[in-house]
Amino acid sequence: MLSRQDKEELLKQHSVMIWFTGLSGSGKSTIAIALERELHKRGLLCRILDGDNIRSGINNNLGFTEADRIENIRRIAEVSKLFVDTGIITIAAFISPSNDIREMAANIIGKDDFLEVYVSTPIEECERRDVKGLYAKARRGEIKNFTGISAPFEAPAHPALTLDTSALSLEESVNKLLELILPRIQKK
Ligand SMILES: Nc1ncnc2c1ncn2[C@@H]1O[C@H](COP(=O)(O)OS(=O)(=O)O)[C@@H](OP(=O)(O)O)[C@H]1O
Ligand SMILES: Nc1ncnc2c1ncn2[C@@H]1O[C@H](COP(=O)(O)OP(=O)(O)O)[C@@H](O)[C@H]1O
Repeated sequence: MLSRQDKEELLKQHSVMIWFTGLSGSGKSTIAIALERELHKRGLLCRILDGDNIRSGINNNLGFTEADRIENIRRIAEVSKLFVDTGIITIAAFISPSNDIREMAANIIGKDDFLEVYVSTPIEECERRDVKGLYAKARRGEIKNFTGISAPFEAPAHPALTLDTSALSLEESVNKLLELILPRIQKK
C-alpha cells in the first residue's frame, strides 16, 4: 500500500489536523470555511469536518450526553486520521468541550499532527449572536445539556492558537492561522 509520504508528494503538500474547539456560535465553522478557501487558492487540498456533514450523517444517532459527545469526537478523530493519512489538510470544527475529549482526539490522530485552535469568543457574544436560536431555547430549558449554559466547557490549557472573534475580524483570524500553518504544510 502506498504511504502517506507518497500521497503528500503527489499533492505537493504536508498534511496536518487543524482542530477548532469553542462554544456554539464562537465562529469555528465560519473560520474553517474561510481558511479552506485561502488554502485552496494556494493549491492546497483540504477537507472540513463539521456538524453539517458529520452530525447529519455518520453520527446521526448521537445526541449531547457526555457519552454521546465522546463517541461523536472519537468517530470524527478516526475519520480525520484517514484524511490526514491521505495527505489532506484536515479541518475539524466541533465544540469538543473537555481536555479529555480533545486529548482522545489528539491521541487517535497523532499528537505531532494535531494543531489545537481555541476559538475563545466569550459566551456573552455567542449568546448575543445566537445564530440558531439555541441559546434562547437553552435558557428557557427547552434544550438540556447545552454547552456553556447547562453543560460544561473547559478551555484548552495550551492551544497552538487562540482566536477571540469578538476582538478579531474574520480576515485577521485567517491571517493568524495562515502564519501558523503555511510553513508546515507547504512543500519546499
Ligand atoms: N445540547 C447541546 N449542546 C451543544 N450544542 C448543541 C446542543 N444541542 C444542539 N447543539 C448544536 O450542535 C452543535 C454542536 O455539536 P458538536 O458535534 O460540535 O458538539 S460536541 O463536540 O459533541 O460537544 C452546535 O452547533 P455549532 O453552533 O455549529 O457549534 C449546536 O448548534
Ligand atoms: N470576527 C468574526 N469571526 C467569525 N465569525 C464571526 C465574526 N463576527 C461575527 N461572526 C458571526 O458569528 C457566527 C459564528 O457562527 P459559526 O461559525 O456557525 O460558529 P460555530 O461553528 O463555532 O458554532 C456567524 O454567524 C458569523 O458570521
